[in-house]
Amino acid sequence: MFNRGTLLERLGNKLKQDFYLAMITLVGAIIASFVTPYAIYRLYTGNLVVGIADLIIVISAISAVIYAWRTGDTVKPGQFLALIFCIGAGIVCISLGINGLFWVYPLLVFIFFLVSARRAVILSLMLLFTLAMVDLAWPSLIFVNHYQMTSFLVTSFVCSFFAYVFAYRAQLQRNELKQLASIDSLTGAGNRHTLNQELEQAVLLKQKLQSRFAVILFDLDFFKQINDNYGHKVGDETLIRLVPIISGMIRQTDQVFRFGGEEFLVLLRDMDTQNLLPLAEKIRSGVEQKLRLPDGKAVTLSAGVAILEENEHWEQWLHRADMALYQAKHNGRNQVIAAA
Ligand SMILES: Nc1nc2c(ncn2[C@@H]2O[C@H](COP(=O)(O)OP(=O)(O)OP(=O)(O)O)[C@@H](O)[C@H]2O)c(=O)[nH]1
Repeated sequence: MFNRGTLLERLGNKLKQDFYLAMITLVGAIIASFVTPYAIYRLYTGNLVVGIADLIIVISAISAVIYAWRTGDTVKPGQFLALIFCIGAGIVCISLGINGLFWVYPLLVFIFFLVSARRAVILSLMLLFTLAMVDLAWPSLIFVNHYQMTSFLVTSFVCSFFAYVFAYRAQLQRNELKQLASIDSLTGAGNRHTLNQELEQAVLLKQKLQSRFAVILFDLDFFKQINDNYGHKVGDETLIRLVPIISGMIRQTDQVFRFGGEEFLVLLRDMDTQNLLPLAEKIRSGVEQKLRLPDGKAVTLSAGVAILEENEHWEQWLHRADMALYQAKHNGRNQVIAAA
């Protein structure tokens, strides 16, 4: 049966997670609710130019919202909306004069949430410049006098400036939050949440594009003894130093994740069976040579490797790598075993 509660919950979660989708939806809803009555009124009173411009703005806003929800792409609809709004606002101001100018203020704020701050600045300046030029060419078409035009331009710049500062800072904070939510705070490797997403994505890419993926799941040997003998701080430092050593031995397109505790996973793209075991072996011996305890003793690891099979679920893929890792530990540690 159709579950309305779950659907609404899923839509709400999507809006919470995707800032630009939320903004496009909000702007679409505001435009549809507030501009539609004006469009009807203008058409009813015979002001066809403004009525049609309003109608185009409403239809564009609704289409952009639908497109963004259907495709997940928020960049193109954002740019399209910002452009349509600027052109629409220009037409409305030229047709209505002072009465149209009030719409420019909310617009100058909206566009900073639809496109990047740099694009929004360019669009805002283009709109204000066009309005000023039109008024200089046809005096009193938009503004009553030059004093009014200057006041409008100055207040619009102030409005744009604050919208820019706010949007820019919000973007920085969103990036920081995204970073914090996706990495392990101790080692800087990807965290478990990001790992699950990347593994799901890998399975999708395998099904769609036949991409080849592999994992190396490894665990440091006798890590409890390192903590017990050298202290927890040395244990932490060992984990921190491990990640750049691994990253230095893989390609930029490959990723390292902390699976939990002293267990890590390397996700490899375009990897085939012949190259997987030699790479895992290189990582194992590289760590043994480079990762040393304060007294010079080597730290070793055991690893299980697995290539993603056709039609395999990511949990099954991980499970095979885990079984291979278990086997490597069981066989005496400091070795690599390939999954069945
Ligand atoms: N310093 C430090 N220790 C951790 C961290 N996370 C997990 N550990 C410790 O890692 C140790 C893992 O111990 P075990 O699971 O027995 O594994 P092990 O000693 O490496 O033995 P094998 O895996 O069988 O070789 C535990 O003592 C955990 O407390 C961490 O972030 N920092």
